[in-house]
Amino acid sequence: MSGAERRVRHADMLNHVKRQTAAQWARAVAAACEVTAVGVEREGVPHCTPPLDARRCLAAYHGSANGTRLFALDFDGTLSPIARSPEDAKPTQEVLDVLTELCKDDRNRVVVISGRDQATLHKWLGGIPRLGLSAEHGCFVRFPEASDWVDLATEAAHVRAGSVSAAVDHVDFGDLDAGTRSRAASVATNASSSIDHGPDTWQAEVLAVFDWYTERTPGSTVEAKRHSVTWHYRRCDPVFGAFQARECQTHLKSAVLARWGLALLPGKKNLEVRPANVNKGEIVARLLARYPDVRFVLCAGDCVTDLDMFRRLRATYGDPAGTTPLATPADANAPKVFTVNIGPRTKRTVADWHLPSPAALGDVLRMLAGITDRDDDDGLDGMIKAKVVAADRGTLAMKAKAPVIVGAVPPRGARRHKGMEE
Ligand SMILES: O=P(O)(O)OC[C@H]1O[C@H](O[C@H]2O[C@H](CO)[C@@H](O)[C@H](O)[C@H]2O)[C@H](O)[C@@H](O)[C@@H]1O
Repeated sequence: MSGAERRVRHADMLNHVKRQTAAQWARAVAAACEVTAVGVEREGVPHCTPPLDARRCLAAYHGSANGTRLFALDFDGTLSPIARSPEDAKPTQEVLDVLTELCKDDRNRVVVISGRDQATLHKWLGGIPRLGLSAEHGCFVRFPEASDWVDLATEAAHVRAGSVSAAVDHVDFGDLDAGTRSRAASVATNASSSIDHGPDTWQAEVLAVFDWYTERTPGSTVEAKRHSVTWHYRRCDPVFGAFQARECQTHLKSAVLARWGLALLPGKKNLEVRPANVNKGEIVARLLARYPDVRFVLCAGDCVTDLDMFRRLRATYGDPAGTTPLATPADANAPKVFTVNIGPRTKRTVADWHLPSPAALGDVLRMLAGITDRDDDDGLDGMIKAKVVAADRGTLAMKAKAPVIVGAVPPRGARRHKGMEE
């Protein structure tokens, strides 16, 4: 190579090295990561929810002692781990102790907002002074200061019947064809008969469908409550149980739900039916209205029905774009709100944070209640991180060991239903 060519090549390389700095390289890598992340998100791979910042939560809790601090806590899968049978999920003494301690502070309002019926909540948690309870996914509530239950499902049914009959009163039936006229009449009759005869009217129909599937799905059971009914398939063959649940959903959707104004909630290996016009979010709304001086909220849940609580909090306190975590509001005087999904960090949720298990939530509650030493909050972050890592390892290990069901041939079309949770 001639000296002239060597000089030209050297100048080119020098030029390249000078322009392609380490900073430039880092920017390119970051941009590439961003593109990949957006692509992954678009392809529907779940995003990650960060673990609850326990220290920030503790600071917000202590910084809000001049107002009310609200705890809205789901029960199954949140305060108590999911068990094989509903009756096995009784709260531990540790859970009872921490709830008792939190309730002792008169600046706190603690409410367990559950899908369970009143009797179970009363039996398991009713002994804790000043603990609020809400049963059957928002159908009933007993406020922390009260001793009586309010039946919100019946209240809501009256409102529905009133508006249906008012709407029907305004219809000029002469303008309607015979089919529409008879459908309008049947909606009006159903709306008022669900009040005259109570939930038994629609429950009989839902129970008939659930019983049909129970007889044909070994291991499944029905849990009848006052205003709602649950069909459980946790103890069934997993593939067949999920398949039957999907069939059952289709059946209920086409034959029963709309006629009575009911909602179907696919829960954790269960299907729940309750009136459509009550939900856990409405309970949160009532609590916020009842305690206008609320300065701190910790709301935790693990299931699709808990999303109504998170959504209600975001609708009340969130920024219009819905991007800022509720714990860091733009207005410094706004309440600090922590919405926490209990479950894996990759689970799609509208909560701002996650904790991997009811045990991790227990750690946080004990810290807030002062049962765990405040000086331990570094330790607490460490404990949470360790639980997050252990949960992630568990999930990976489960994925690696894909279940092999010996001899089981899934029925045609049997696959995991999208909206259904473990
Ligand atoms: O709102 P929650 O407090 O989360 O209650 C939701 C339902 O939880 C119960 O069922 C679930 O938990 C059981 C115990 O861990 C488990 O065996 C079952 O498979 C789960 O679906 C409860 O039985 C229902 O009444 C609640 O509505």
